[in-house]
Formats: sequence, C-alpha cells, structure tokens
Amino acid sequence: MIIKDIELGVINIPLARPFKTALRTVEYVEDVVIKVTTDTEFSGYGEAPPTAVITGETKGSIITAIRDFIKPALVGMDIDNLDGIFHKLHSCMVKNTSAKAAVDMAIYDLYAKKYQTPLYKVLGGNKTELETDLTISVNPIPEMVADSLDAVGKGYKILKIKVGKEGLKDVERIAAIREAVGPDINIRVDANQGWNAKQSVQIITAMEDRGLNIELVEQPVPAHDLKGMKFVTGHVNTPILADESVFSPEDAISIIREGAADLINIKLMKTGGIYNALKICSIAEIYGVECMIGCMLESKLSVSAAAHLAAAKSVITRADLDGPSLCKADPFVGGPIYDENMIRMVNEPGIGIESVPFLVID
Ligand SMILES: C[C@H](N)C(=O)N[C@@H](CCC(=O)O)C(=O)O
Ligand SMILES: [Mg+2]
Repeated sequence: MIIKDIELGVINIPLARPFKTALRTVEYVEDVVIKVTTDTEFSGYGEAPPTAVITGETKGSIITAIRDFIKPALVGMDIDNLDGIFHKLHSCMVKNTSAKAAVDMAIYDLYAKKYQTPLYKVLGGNKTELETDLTISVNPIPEMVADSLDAVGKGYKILKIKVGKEGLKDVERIAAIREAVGPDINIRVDANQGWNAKQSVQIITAMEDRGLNIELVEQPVPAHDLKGMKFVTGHVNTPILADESVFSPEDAISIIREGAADLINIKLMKTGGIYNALKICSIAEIYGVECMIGCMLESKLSVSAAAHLAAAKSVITRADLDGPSLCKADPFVGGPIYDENMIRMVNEPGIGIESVPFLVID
C-alpha cells in the first residue's frame, strides 16, 4: 500500500459554549483535516487544531508544514514501512507537532485498516471503554457552579475546572463547586500556566487546608519553568500533572528525572502523534509514572485517535477527551461512541471514522 497524496481541508464546528482558559477564549473548532490516499481503495484521516498559544501553530502553518514539507517527504512510501515513515515525518522539519500528529494518525489509521483491525487492537490494547472528564471553563463563580451541576446532571463524575486568572480567588471557585457537587465528584484543576511557583503553593495549600479534595492540579506554572514546577511538586500533597511542559519523550524524561511533576498529560498535538506518544508511555512505565491522555479543542476525528491510544495503554489511567462533547455538532460517521462521560470503542478497522466532510484547499 503506497502513499499517493495528502489532501488538505478545514472543518468548522461551533462549540456548545465558549471555551475559556487562562490562555485563551475560543468559540469554534476550526481545524485542519487531512486525507492520506494510497494506491488502494483505503484512505487514512487526520486532524490538527491550530493552538498557537500552546504549540505555536496556526491554521496557515499547519497547512504549509503538511503541504510543503511532510507530503513531499512521505509520498511514495509503503505503509508497512512504519518505522521509515515516522523517521521521515519527524526529521523533515522540527516542531510543528500538530501538523505531524494529523499525518501520524492518518498513517496509523491506514495501517490498521490494511489489517482490517481497530487501531487500539493493533496497538496491543483491550480496554473497550474509557471514562472522560468534562472541562468547566473559567467564568464568574455562579456560572461555573451552574456548569458543574449541569455536567453532573448529564452523568459526568469527573470535572476538570479551569482556573489561573485570578490568583487566590481560585480557592473560592473550587470551594463553591465542591460544595455544589458534593464529595463524590472527582475534581481536577487546570491552571494553564496561570500562577507562579510561590502563588501555586499558597493556592494549592489553601485548597488542601479547606479539605476540597482535589485529584490533581494541571500545569500550575509557565511551561518553561521546570524549577518552579519542581518547587510546587515538592511543597504540596496534591499531585501535580505536567501538561504544556511536556511535548517530547525527552521532555518526559527531564520532568520525571527532575521530580518536577507527579503525572504527565500526553496529547497527540504536543507529541507529534501516536509514534512519540508511545515512547512517552514506555518512559512513564519504566519510571512508574501514570499518564493522562488529553486533547486540545479537537473534534471526534483526532480525539478518537487519542482514545485508541488510551484504550491500548494501561499506563494511561486518566482521560480528558471531552473535545467532541464540547462541540455543538458531530459531522463524522463512525468511530468510537461518545456517550457523555463514557467513550466506547467499536470494532471498525482503523480509527473507525468512515467519512470526513471538509473543504478542500488547493
Ligand atoms: C479540551 C481539553 N479538556 C483541555 O482543556 N485541553 C487543554 C487546553 C486546550 C486548548 O486551549 O485548546 C488543556 O490545557 O488541557
Ligand atoms: Mg491542561
């Protein structure tokens, strides 16, 4: 099965509610989607969100990276030569991890389709369902309480609460949500780099002293501040999860060796796809560190690639795969079933997405 072409397009899906973090506010999923065609009837699909504030990529940069660098490197290669394909993918240019992720997942999609097997089984997995959290955007406290209660009413048992914009006031945010949802709901907190190290210790300690029972705090300090993250991890009891600080397998080794975080959030858009994400899984297994699988503002296509990875790896013990649930519509046919907090894997070959409606870019 020989790679013939990589077709590019864009999907535009409105979000059910504006998505607000310490880094940005977004109202649409407006992602690049690709179709890798071959000399057979099989095609593979991939998706890349332009998350400029995290990966540095824009819609334009993703399109250019794929069209001008990745496609010329991969056209003509045999899908069975996975190792060769991924070496070329990662050596044809540096960074541009979301562009690479879209192509990586389309290649895995094709490989699994060739062998008529669901991707998670090709990756060696046997989990048939995953439980995801739902993200609550950072807003005035009464709105966040209402959104949290709404999520719990829909069956979510894990909430990921966005904070990081108002310092110590975040303790009041979490206290109000904890009081409203009760003790049985799992609360994760994501500051998206919004605090400094000392502030983080003060805020997290205050949450601990008030008995708010937080499962973990995600990326409290700026991505580059490993020293600060290590300070926080060493001075609080709540587990610290590294997100924006870990893109590559090398980053994972540094964070773990430094003791800078307790947990790692793997996102295909940071690793450049499944190939490097598998390396992070192996590193985490060796060091006995658990991982979360996360997503950016992505639709069902790329989130499903991440779901396949999570279904394959026991070291991935937590899922933040709520992208499809945040979207107002699902334009795709096939793939895993997103039933609020539960993601159920299905037996279709590859990622499972049968068709991708997109606008073709010349
Ligand atoms: C969507 C997901 N739950 C999430 O919060 N992802 C990111 C932020 C993604 C973005 O800004 O697109 C995270 O920080 O974990
Ligand atoms: Mg995060």
